[in-house]
Amino acid sequence: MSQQGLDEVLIEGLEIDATIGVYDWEQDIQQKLLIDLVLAWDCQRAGESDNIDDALDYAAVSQAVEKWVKAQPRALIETVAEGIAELLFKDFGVTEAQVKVSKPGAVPNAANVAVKIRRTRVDGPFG
Ligand SMILES: Nc1nc2c(c(=O)[nH]1)N=C([C@H](O)[C@@H](O)CO)CN2
Repeated sequence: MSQQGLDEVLIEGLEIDATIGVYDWEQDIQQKLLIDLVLAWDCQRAGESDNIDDALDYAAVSQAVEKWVKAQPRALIETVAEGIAELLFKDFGVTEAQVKVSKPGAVPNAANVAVKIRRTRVDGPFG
């Protein structure tokens, strides 16, 4: 995914129960979301130093994503995907992210439904 040919950190199948949906009844229940992330990150420094401070800490990212998703009810899984990308750019210094949000229980006859977005951080005038 990385356009600069850098490495990637992956988080796959992060399961989060959330208030999510466009219908009123969906705002009264919790539904399962599955989050898959592909995050551009140069892993070489961490691979050489063996120091977590040089790594993109997938545990910290997972925790932050779960906290953000659970923080408030939302209608669309698109909103969840965009918000996660923003969080990764703002709080973790990620510059490119692929975010897939699945809602596996949403359509009875479908194994899964999902959106997948790819975003690149656009820095402001002061970086
Ligand atoms: N593109 C989307 N389509 C739909 C969404 C969504 O979040 N994105 N959500 C719904 C309902 O909430 C559905 O999951 C209830 O079964 C319908 N379509």
